Order: sequence, then C-alpha cells, then structure tokens
Amino acid sequence: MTSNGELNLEENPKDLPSSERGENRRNSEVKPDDSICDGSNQNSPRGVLEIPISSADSDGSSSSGSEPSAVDRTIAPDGLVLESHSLQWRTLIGGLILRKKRTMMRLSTFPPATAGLGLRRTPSEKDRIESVEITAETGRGRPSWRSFDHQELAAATNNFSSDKLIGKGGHAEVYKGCLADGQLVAVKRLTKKDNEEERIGDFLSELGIIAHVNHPNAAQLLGFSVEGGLHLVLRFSPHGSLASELHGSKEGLEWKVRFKIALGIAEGLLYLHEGCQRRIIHRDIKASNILLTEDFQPQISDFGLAKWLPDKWTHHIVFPIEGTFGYLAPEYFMHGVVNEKIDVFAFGVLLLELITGRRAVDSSRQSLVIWAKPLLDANNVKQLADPSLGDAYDAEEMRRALLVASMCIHHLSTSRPDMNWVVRLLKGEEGSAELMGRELRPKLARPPQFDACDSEDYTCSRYLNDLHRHKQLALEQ
Ligand SMILES: Nc1ncnc2c1ncn2[C@@H]1O[C@H](COP(=O)(O)OP(=O)(O)OP(=O)(O)O)[C@@H](O)[C@H]1O
Repeated sequence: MTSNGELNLEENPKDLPSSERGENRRNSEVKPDDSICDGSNQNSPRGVLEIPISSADSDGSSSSGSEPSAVDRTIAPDGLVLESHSLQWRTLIGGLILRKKRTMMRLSTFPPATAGLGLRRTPSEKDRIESVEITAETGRGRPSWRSFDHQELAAATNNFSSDKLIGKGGHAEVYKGCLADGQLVAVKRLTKKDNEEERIGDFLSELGIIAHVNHPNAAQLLGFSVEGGLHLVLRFSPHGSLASELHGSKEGLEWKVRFKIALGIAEGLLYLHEGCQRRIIHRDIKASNILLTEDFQPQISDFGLAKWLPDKWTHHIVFPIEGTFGYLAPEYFMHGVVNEKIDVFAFGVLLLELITGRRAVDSSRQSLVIWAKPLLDANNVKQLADPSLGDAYDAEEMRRALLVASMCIHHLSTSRPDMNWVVRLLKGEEGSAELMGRELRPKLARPPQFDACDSEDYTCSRYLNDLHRHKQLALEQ
C-alpha cells in the first residue's frame, strides 16, 4: 500500500546504507522464526462491501430507507461506497467513519441491537462480529471471514513480537501468526502513524476490496480486527513474496515455476478485471505484492490502492498518482488515467522480471523497461533471458512470454492486450496472436483524455524521455 503522493522506488534493500534500511525500503521482508505451529499458542469509489444477511437483521433504519432485501449504500468521506444489508456491518463501518470524521458522537448512540458488534462502545467491552458470509463470486467456494479480538491476535503473534515480523511495507507491518486451532495466518497491522483519518480510510478501502475477492490467485482474507489498531488477517503464504524468491534467494526459481507464476498472476488479474462482481483495478501490481503458496501458486495481495470502476466508465482520473516507480504506465504517471491497462502494463514489467531476473528498478536506478525495450524490439532472447537459467527454459514458453511482455509494456494503452488476451497468448491458444492483432484496435475506443499519451504521435522515444523525466522527479521527492 502506498500513501498519497508517494512513489515507491523499488530498490535492492541490501544496496541501501544501513541507516536507511527499514526506513526507505518498501515491502522489506523479515525472516520469520520457524517455530512449529502446534495449535498450543494462543472520487471514484475505493471499495465496496456487500454483506447479505437475513431480513431479521434489518433494523428498518437503513440509510436509504429501502426494503430489507435492498442494498444500503453509504458514501464515506473519501468516496468509499459501502453497501450492506447488515446492521452489524453498518455499525462497524459507521463507527470507523465516525472515528474518521472525528466527530464527538458517542458510538453508544447506536441502537441496543448493535451490542457486541465489532466496535467498542466502552473501552473495556470486547465486541465480536459473527462469521459473515459475503457475496463474492465463487472460485474457491463461498468465503467467510470474521472479526478477531485483540487477545486472539496477540496470542497468535506472541504479542506482535519482532521475531514474528515477516514483512514491512510502506503502511503496514505483517506478522506471522498461529491461531488456536493451528492455522497459520499473516496479520497485517496498519502502521501509518501520522494521520488516523488516512489510516482508517486505507483500512476500509483495502477491506472493502479484499472482502469481495475470491480467487485462487488472490490473497485470502480470513478476518479483521479493529481493536488495538487496524488489522487484516490473511491466509499465510509460506514462500513469502515473489520479490524475495526471485531477487532474494540463492536458489532462484526455475523456468517452469516462473512460467506458472506468470500465468497465475495473469489469471488473477483477469478475474479482478472481468470475473469479479466489480471491475477492480489493482494499481500496485509488483513483485513484492505477489505472494507464493506452498506449491508456488501466485496470489495477488495488497489491495490498498485498488479501485473499482463502474462498468460504463472507460477510465478514471486520479490525483495524486500513487504506485511504484518502474511499474507505472505512462498515461497513469503523466495524467493519472486509471483503467485495466495500467495493471496490464505493470504485469508486463513483472513478466520482464521473471524473464530476466532483474528488478523493475535496479540498484543504479535503471528502469527495466528502458533497458529491455531495445532488446525486445531486436528479439534478443539470449540477452533478455536470465543468465542464471542458462539454457534451462522452454523456448516456446519463453517466446510467448517475451511477446506478451513486449505488448503489455507498449507505451500506447490501446495497443496493450487486455488480460483475457494475455492469458490466451501465454497459454499458446491456437491462433491467439493473429486473432488478437485483428481484434485489438477496432475493439478499443479511445477516450479523449487519453490523447496526450494515446495517439500515434506519442512515440516510443517520447515515452522513454517522459519516463526518464518522471524518474528524475520521483528521485527528487
Ligand atoms: N499473507 C501473507 N503471507 C506471507 N507474507 C505476507 C503476507 N502478506 C504480506 N506478507 C509480507 O509482508 C510484506 C508487506 O505486505 P503488504 O504489501 O501487504 O504491506 P504494505 O504496507 O501494504 O506494502 P506497500 O509498501 O506496498 O505499501 C509483503 O511483501 C510480504 O513479504
């Protein structure tokens, strides 16, 4: 997750002076202790929550005054849209919004029926939301998640001890935990200290998106806690992030695994863009936001910047620009244009990382895109392929991966494929390359706001100049 106006510079943490380590680096990963878990340890909308419950739960005081079965809709101060049938849920969210607005209204003014529902009405009271089913699309069955109380999370993480710290991003610390039933979890605690309002907004936004997501290639939410801080509880990914496996481990990743990871991320993104009930743009696709399961299935994580777009919108303009330098599409970093194609661009950069073994931005602050463009144009496979692979790669898969990477990082968003095509191309579906070439251009209307970056006049060299300029600006901040 990235704060307003901040741009991540992906750097090798080892290359930072020790005084800067942990301060400047994002998504730093800390090796967890290996203790055995035996169960004995105790603008546009940014997010949408939809929780159906029985009409008996309706208190009739819905904000919209609608039928019990209708969805209630609350617009939070930052544009977050909250949709819920649930009084319980409204209470939690309402409470957080109240805190966000810093009103003096006491939470105990909620009807008595809301007792024990996730927000403390008095400091000593421990509240609990019963497991709530959400209307996420199936992909791995109906997910359910619940609220955790602070004691449960403290017991699971040995009181958030430093030896359980497994990751540190710009806005969060992530702890490895073990629940009473033996399940391993990652507890993400939002740490941005300076601004409580922003922290709550970030939390609601991330929760609102991740609660919707239900796919094998997306991180799985198990629950949350709003006691003693704002926490998301996620299924633990034993191999950590792709960044650590690809750039931080001695063994490296063999080609077969890299290709499987590429395809998995592509399928996860296709789900977010097209398969999910809402059209979700992740906005921060990068190697440290891809988690790896036991069998190296990739899972897209960190929905802190994600946005959903209404179906009819071609794009959305955002300001400030948030994200990670090295992965930003030109129309986004130049004009704040957000739609699926900025994720496609970032996916292309990620694919280049898998192919080359290089970071999106290396220790000398060289952009991978700038380095790779001429080599891709010359189809120089030998120079592009990670030297540590030697010849141990499937030439056909490598050819497809290079083709897709090259198309995804195209400076014109209209010339990039959508994720549906990316998946088909990576799988080598018969005739997909030719079909895509024929269908791509007529299918994509060009909205006027794209003109600055999306006309044929916007050449590759102008784009590379812009990228250089953007890098300078980012470095000066
Ligand atoms: N479910 C998980 N299992 C294992 N490790 C995890 C899990 N979730 C997060 N991590 C680790 O913690 C790191 C930071 O997590 P995350 O990206 O969610 O934090 P953030 O503060 O939002 O990051 P950013 O710097 O992108 O804003 C990840 O890169 C990963 O190494």
